[in-house]
Amino acid sequence: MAWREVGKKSICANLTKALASTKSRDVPDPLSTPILEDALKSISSSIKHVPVFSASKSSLGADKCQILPNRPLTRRFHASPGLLARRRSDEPFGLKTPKREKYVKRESKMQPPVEAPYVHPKPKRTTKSLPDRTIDIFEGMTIGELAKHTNESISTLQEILVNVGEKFDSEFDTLSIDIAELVAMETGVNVRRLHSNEGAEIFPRPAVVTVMGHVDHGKTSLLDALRQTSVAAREAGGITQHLGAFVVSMPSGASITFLDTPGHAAFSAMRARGAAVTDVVVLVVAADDGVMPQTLEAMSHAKAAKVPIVVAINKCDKPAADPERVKVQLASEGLLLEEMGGDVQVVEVSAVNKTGLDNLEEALLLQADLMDLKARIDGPAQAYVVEARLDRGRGPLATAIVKAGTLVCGQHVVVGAEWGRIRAIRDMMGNLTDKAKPAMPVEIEGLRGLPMAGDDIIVVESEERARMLSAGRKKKYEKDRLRKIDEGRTEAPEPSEDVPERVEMPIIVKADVQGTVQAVTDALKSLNSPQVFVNVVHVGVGPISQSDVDLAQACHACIVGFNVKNPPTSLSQAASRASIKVKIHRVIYHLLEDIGNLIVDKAPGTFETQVAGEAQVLNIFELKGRSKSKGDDVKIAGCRVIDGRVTKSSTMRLLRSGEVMFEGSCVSLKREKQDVDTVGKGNECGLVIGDWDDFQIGDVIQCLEQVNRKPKFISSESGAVRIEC
Ligand SMILES: Nc1nc2c(ncn2[C@@H]2O[C@H](COP(=O)(O)OP(=O)(O)OP(=O)(O)O)[C@@H](O)[C@H]2O)c(=O)[nH]1
Repeated sequence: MAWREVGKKSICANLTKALASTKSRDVPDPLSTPILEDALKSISSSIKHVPVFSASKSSLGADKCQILPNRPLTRRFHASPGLLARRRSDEPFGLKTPKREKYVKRESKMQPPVEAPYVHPKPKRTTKSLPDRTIDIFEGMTIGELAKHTNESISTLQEILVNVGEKFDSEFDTLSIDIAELVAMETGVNVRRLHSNEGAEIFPRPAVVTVMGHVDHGKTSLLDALRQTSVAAREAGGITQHLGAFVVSMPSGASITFLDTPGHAAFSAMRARGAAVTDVVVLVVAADDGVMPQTLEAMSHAKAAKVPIVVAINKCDKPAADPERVKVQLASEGLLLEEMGGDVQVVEVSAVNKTGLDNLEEALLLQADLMDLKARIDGPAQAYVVEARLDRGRGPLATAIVKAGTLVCGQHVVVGAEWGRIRAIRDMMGNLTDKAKPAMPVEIEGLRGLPMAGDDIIVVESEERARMLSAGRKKKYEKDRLRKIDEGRTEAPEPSEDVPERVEMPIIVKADVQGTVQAVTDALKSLNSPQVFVNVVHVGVGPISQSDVDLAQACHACIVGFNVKNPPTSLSQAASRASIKVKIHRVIYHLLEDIGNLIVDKAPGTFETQVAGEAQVLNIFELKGRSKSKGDDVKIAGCRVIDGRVTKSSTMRLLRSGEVMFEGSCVSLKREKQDVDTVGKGNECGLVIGDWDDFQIGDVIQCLEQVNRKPKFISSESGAVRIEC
């Protein structure tokens, strides 16, 4: 039984605790009976109710044991040597009366068989408990409305409300949106906060533009050209690895906020989040390369987020450039280009020669105009985190884009599951400002913890409210996380003879910024395969620390550092002493390849029978009365190895006219009267196999070997990776 199963299923919290403390003392997993015994013994002095542990003498040490629902004890069970005996409150302790014998008999009938393996029950799902259900909440909704949305009774919500310190009079009482969220999360559902602009004045705002496209099609170069900087040259390995945001001001006075999203497949998740705050997507397609897999992926992201596209055909300076071909390709992928009667604008540019940039800006402004982008400026801000990082001196910093309202210095905010009071706001030039208006990318300081890219920022009325909401969200996220791990395990394919048991590969991920942590984690999870379960046990921003090494040691994890410094020598030595693999990379391809190879090594593989060699029977010899077992004559096949090699320890298969006549072990393999282990191609040998003596000239004897076929790490040109079993 795995200790986690005991922990999860534990009918008694004390038992879980006892097991947890035993676990830290290097407990084997699966648990053996003596370890469960120890845990039960250690709690026996402190509780009245203990789980009933069912094991028989015969099953001791066999690991297959069962914990039954707990029952009260007047006296605690006692352990006879090596065996836990069970007692119940109604059972006279220590009496060997007929009643007791009868009782024991009756009870033993009730018990499930001791050898029955422990089966983790699949979690029951009802519509009500569906964890992925999302409901809409809004300021001023009534308790009755919330009950309807959550499918819970008024009395259940009443209980939750009392727990969070809110008054309850009737189901017509209205709730603030924060309290509605807290209560809804307690019932297990996800929430979408609806904000009403009713009564608020709305004003035009700049467009937020995301640049997407296939790897190397020139996204960074294009943005560089637009802002006259040179990020491309600074990127490790030439790949953009995390989100950035900046504003380009046009000579007309208008401005566009650009999100610089990366192009590699590993960052799809970040890109998806980018699209969520984006008004327009610039789809960059290289004029010489044309439409590629990630061009299509970017189109899907934009479509899913209902964001219009402006196409930038880049690298038009190249001799091999063929913008017309690109247009035809895009049209055949369903993009309705303006010049073909649709509404998608296409601009031909060259990031290197800086040509066509004015047209691109004009196209973007026109698109923004068509969309009539407006936002409420007054009132509390709604914003999204584009990127988050930890600064030594300033603490957690979040790059954010305000969607509506105004973010003001000093406000209390909840950001994803974190909270804080905004201490400072900086614009993209690094200048301090006291407020941020819609479409303005800013960096905020003052959060207590590091949020995640894509998190929403909401303004709340007080520190107390911020703390409460943050705690509620953390609790909900943790529940969801554990449920997902649980589902991952239950959904793992059942081991069978052909498919080996799935092994686990625990990994700790550390990276420079939150967005990258998520991207690397998602990319690593894409390496999950039926043979190896990639379990990201811990993630964090910042350098690899002693506590990462300690955790890795405790759960036999390997540590992956992305864009972080090499750990100090003392830490590397500690990791290597504990046989912990530490992999530091700055380029995602290299990281995935490295971990992919580790996974391949760790995979149990599947055993396959392979023909290692073939020999043809040229002659048949008979040795009189030489068979040890039967005292009969022995038939020897005089053969020539015609392919590969024949090995004595292997299984032999005899084929006649292509039909299998016999399969068995090799009894003797001789070459020029000498016993040998192997005979190679072109050589002659004498073979005796199993009980077979009916050789015929022309028979073919195959030498069969069991080979362990490991999965393969596959990486496609687009950067997508997988493990193929
Ligand atoms: N000739 C030519 N080369 C270009 C142009 N734009 C980009 N390149 C080159 O194409 C290569 C890739 O450019 P990047 O800007 O890094 O491409 P990217 O799409 O941002 O790449 P990822 O971040 O890896 O997705 C670089 O060598 C650029 O110099 C262009 O307009 N003309």
